[in-house]
Amino acid sequence: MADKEDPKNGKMGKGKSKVVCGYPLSIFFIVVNEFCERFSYYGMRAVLVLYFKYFLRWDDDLATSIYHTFVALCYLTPILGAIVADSWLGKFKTIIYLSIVYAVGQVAMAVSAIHDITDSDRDGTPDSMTFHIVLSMVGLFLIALGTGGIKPCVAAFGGDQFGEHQDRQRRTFFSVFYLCINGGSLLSTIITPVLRAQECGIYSKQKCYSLAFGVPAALMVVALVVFIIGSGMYYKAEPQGNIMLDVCKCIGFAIKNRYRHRSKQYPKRQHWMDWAEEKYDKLLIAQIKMVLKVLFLYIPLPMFWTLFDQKGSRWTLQATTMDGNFGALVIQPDQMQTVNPILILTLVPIMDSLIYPLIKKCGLNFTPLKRMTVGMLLAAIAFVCAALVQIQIDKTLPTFPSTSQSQLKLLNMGSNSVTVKLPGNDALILPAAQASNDYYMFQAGQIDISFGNPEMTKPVTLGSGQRQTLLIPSTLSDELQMTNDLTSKPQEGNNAIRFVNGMKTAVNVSTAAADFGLIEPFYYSNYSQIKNGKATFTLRSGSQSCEYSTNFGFGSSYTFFIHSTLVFGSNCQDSVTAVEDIKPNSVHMALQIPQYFFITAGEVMFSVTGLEFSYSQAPSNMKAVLQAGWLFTVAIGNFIVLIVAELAKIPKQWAEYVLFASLLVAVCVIFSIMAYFYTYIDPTEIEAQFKKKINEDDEDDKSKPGKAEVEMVKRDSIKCHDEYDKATQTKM
Ligand SMILES: N[C@@H](Cc1ccccc1)C(=O)N[C@@H](Cc1ccccc1)C(=O)O
Repeated sequence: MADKEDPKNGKMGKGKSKVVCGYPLSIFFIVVNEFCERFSYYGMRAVLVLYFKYFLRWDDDLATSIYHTFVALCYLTPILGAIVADSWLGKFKTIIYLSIVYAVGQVAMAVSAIHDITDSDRDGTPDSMTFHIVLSMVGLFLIALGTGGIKPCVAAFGGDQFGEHQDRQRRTFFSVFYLCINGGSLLSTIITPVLRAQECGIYSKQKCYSLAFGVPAALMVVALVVFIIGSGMYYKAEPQGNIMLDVCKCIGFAIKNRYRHRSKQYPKRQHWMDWAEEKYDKLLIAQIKMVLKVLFLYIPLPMFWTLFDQKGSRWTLQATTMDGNFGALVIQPDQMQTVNPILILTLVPIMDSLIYPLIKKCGLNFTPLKRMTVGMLLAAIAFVCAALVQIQIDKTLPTFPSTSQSQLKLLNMGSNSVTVKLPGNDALILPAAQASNDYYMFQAGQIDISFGNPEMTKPVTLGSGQRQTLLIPSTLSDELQMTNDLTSKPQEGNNAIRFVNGMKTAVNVSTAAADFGLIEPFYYSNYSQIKNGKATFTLRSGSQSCEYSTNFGFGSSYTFFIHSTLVFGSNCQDSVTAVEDIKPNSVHMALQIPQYFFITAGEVMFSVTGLEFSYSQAPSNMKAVLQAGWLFTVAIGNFIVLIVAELAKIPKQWAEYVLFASLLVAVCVIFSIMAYFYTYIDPTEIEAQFKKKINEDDEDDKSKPGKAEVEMVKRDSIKCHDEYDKATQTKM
């Protein structure tokens, strides 16, 4: 293995790769592979829930739980991939085989989304949904196995390409690796939703999920091909037997042996793992100590991911209650997530070329563990920002009735004004075709309402916890109609729209996005969800029609009242009154940018550093295992989100954000104490010293057969500890 620059062939690092600007060329294939793989993964994920909902026709609950199960599985399978790589196939072969599994999974997803396959009656809907469900579940399982399995291997394999004296280049590699992840994910999260929106099909045209899954599948094949092209240049570390089994047996033996020798008559050993010395190789024991030390340090880390992963859920929900109009650009709530990869692409180079060198120039030793601690604090600040934004949003939200209350709005459907008296309120004059400005609050139950001249009184029952609109007919002696209105903001930043027909004839109302159906005279339609922007409604009665256009923001609810005076064939713009039931969102989505900035700055300091730290502190035969340990912290973090959200049940969202921020600060304090006592190691140096010693011992054994073994074990043990200690000098 050539480890230093070879002047004859200009090679540096461990592989057979040429060196470009001090970096092995093989790295190029690895980062391109990562770019394509992450494009494939995030692209497929971006449309997955919609596929479940609109193609497989699952309800929201099933769609989201299968989605989260899939994501959790993707972070659990790295353990499998790492064990296979470090114990059996080696990283190179594991990446190749699991990438094939992954690509097959992506192709299965693309095929499962072709509706024509089972659409024998050609009506545009699959006839055998079971076929599509089974194929897509098999596809998702293979993808989870593939993406999770290769994840710890690719990062560690990249790290392997660098020689002992290329620490700086290896650190830069992990930054570039992270940039590629985010470049790929950014592009795909923008592109695949556009592909999905296309219409495609053989017999009938439908939303093109097969294309939205097909392009990620193609990118995964490209990732595999690129990786294979680089094959001749890689340094491929050989797996060293079933290392995980050896590790487990060795730990088991140490515990048993310690227990057997628990009495005071046996001298103490420096480390509990030293109780395995009677049976196991000292090198293996030293390697296990290295891994255990790092894994112990990982214990508090899931809390970071608990906060980090909420930007995809809670923060997106927060964005649905905000205004995404950026002038020429209108941002949908879920698109706000792309701020993260965009910021990564700018912050990683800034940190690496400006901030870190500047900190170094100031004489500060900004070690990896210090960076990770600062990263955690930044994530906590991000959540404080999220809480402040939430407080602003809460101020603009309507007050909905509690379970014992009821709210009532009045809408005069007649062409004359009407005087209405509500209990506890002054008489109100409602002009023709107008609604009261706001809802009146009552205790739920029955109230008497008086209106008209001569005055007539009618009893009205108000449902508990409900918002209702009383439709006052043009002929006051006619029956009163009550509608049930929304008692929460419409979902996903959409606008909830309905029509009330004040005409004597039935009217059909539709837009490109929704059909309100035929609305009977003096009656109302159901709510339909309309996206922000301009919407044009076509009002039709028999062969006659007219159009009504209006602009929508985000998260509003309107009742459109069609006047009795409307004349079809003419402009109906003035014959429809828009009654605002829920105001559009008014807090701008730009206010989320600070929280995205802090969480992303935290991610750069925590995640990029952690990736490199996990590599540099792992013994040579357990690099992938420690990467998998790192990814396992992500999986645990995801579970904590579910547990805390379920247990805490905090009614105020801003308070939940503050709780998460405080928990992270507390965990951060614990982590910094643990980090203070952590001593950085150079695994390569330790391993080299052990190997040298084992060779020397072999020589000794040959010359002095039959010497007192126990004495030697003791002596070796002390010597090895000294060597281990020498190589572990740097503190946090
Ligand atoms: N910043 C994320 C990528 C991302 C892209 C689009 C929306 C949100 C996030 C990133 O770099 N992810 C890395 C590292 C990671 C982070 C969290 C959990 C596991 C791994 C990745 O490898 O995907």
